Amino acid sequence: MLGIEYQSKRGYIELDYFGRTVGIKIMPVGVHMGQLELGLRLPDREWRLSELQRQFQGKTVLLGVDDMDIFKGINLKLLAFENMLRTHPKWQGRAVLVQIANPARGRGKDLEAIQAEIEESCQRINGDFGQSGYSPVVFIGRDVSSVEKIAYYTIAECVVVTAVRDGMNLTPYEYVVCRQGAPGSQSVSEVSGPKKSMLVVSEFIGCSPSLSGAIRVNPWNIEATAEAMNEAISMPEQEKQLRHEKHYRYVRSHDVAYWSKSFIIDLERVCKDHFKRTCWGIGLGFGFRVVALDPHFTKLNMDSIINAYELSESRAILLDYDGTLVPQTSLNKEPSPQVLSIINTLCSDSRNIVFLVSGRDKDTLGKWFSSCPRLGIAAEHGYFLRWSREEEWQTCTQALDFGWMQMAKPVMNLYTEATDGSYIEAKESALVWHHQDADLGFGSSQAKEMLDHLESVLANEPVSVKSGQFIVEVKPQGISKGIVAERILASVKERGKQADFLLCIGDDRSDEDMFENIADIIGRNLVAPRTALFACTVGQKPSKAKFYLDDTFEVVTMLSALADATGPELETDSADESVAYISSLDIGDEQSESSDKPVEGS
Ligand SMILES: O=P(O)(O)OC[C@H]1O[C@H](O[C@H]2O[C@H](CO)[C@@H](O)[C@H](O)[C@H]2O)[C@H](O)[C@@H](O)[C@@H]1O
Repeated sequence: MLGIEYQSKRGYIELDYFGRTVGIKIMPVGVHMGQLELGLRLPDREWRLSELQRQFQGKTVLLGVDDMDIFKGINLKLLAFENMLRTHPKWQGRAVLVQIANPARGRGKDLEAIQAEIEESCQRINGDFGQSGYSPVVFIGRDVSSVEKIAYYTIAECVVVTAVRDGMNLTPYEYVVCRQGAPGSQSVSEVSGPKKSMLVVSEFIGCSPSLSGAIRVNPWNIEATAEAMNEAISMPEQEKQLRHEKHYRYVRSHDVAYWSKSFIIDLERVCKDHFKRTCWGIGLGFGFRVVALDPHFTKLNMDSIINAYELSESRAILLDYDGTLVPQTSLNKEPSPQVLSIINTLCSDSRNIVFLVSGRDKDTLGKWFSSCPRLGIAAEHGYFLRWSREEEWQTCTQALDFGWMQMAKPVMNLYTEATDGSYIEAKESALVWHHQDADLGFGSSQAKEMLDHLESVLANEPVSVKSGQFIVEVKPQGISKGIVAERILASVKERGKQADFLLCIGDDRSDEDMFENIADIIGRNLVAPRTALFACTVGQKPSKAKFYLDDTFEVVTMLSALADATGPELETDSADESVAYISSLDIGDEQSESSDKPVEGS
């Protein structure tokens, strides 16, 4: 839906737009039954009805009620009526088209041209087919009172709507109610016998799908509309009656009161969480957005995190890379010497487990962080994992089938060819389409289109298709930063040292998986009961994280403060031992069962 992630609920669509839930549903509005039935009981309507019955005695009336504007297709209706009289001469002298046209509300050349065409058509049809006492077209171009309109609806055998563009258009509904008459009415001029009504409606009007008994037409097709008019008025009486009953049941039960009640129920459901959020205007110019944030979403306080860090005995620090340790806009993507030094200081404390949790490939991360021997790395969103530089890379799941790559690649190729500056990155477990160097607007609209395309092509494959910072990525299901974060914490727990300090920081969509999975981690016993939990996103935006920092500069400043609060470096041997022990626990169960030696704390 417009490239925004959405969920299809039963019968409607729900999407998350900058923290606000937007519900999308087709909700056709109805008529005000009470008001119409009141009109049907007015004495004025009585005499107007008898007058019209006299005027059109022996005639079959087709009725049009439209505003005079360029979209209502009034002239198309006249042309179709003319065609019907010509191709079905039995209606000459018998069928009358009464066209009520509410005076135009606007002005302009187009409108004048349409009015001239309508006038010409009326004159021609009446000239060609009129006889004494019979004008095939009765054109009423003045304001018509509700009572008079009700009277016309009551005598009409069929209502014809040929708008080429319109909103809901309630004319057919009003007609059906008027043909039914007021319940319990003793009106003398009421149409006697079983109630009937017929509808010829344009497929381009909002009420068309709800009127299953109407004859639907494309109003531009004059011949087909003429045939539909003939079919409508020639139909056996019983069929007209059945169609009318069906329509009346629907129109009566789906009136405006029903619509407003269901609208309010839906509105309340969609907005139920809005009251729990605070709205902020963020950004400038075209980048301005109203963003709804959880009121508990606060800036990460430096003193609090340092304090918690100092008080803790076992710390897990999970760091995203792009957009967290290096700015997304930076041309040089490699980590700065400052970042490498901070990471090494954090890793030097045996109370700390520090992990890079990134979507990047293992070779790039391995090379960039080769000077950080004790850093753990989860590459490709956790598909690959290693606990230290000296460890082997391990894959986190059983062998996967990558046959889907043969399906995804050709789709990505299509968009790459059509989008200058874009390219495909083939990782071992995933395919990524990058558009950072493409035109900003075109690149992102192509990305939205491709996301939909890939989702439908890969609907039956075991993959997830996600967008990120200037990327669209297809990766195996069951591989996510959230899952690997849990695995890391479970391994730490297995050595009998549950983390009591957890910092999890990232900026992107994939990092939200991490925040989501750690939200209830205390309840699931993966960390100590009183763990100081710091889930932090980069940038003030809707997030599952409770904290935010503004940019990578603030992230590095915060990590540097933690590094300053870090205790003295461990003896190399003991640190290596600790890392080696944990790594033996990390993946397979057989390995963890054979480990029984507790790890020395600081
Ligand atoms: O999980 P992260 O550490 O945030 O990594 C996510 C993606 O990083 C890389 O893409 C990013 O850098 C590209 C330039 O080097 C840039 O074009 C793109 O917009 C960034 O998202 C990496 O190439 C992807 O595979 C990772 O998924």
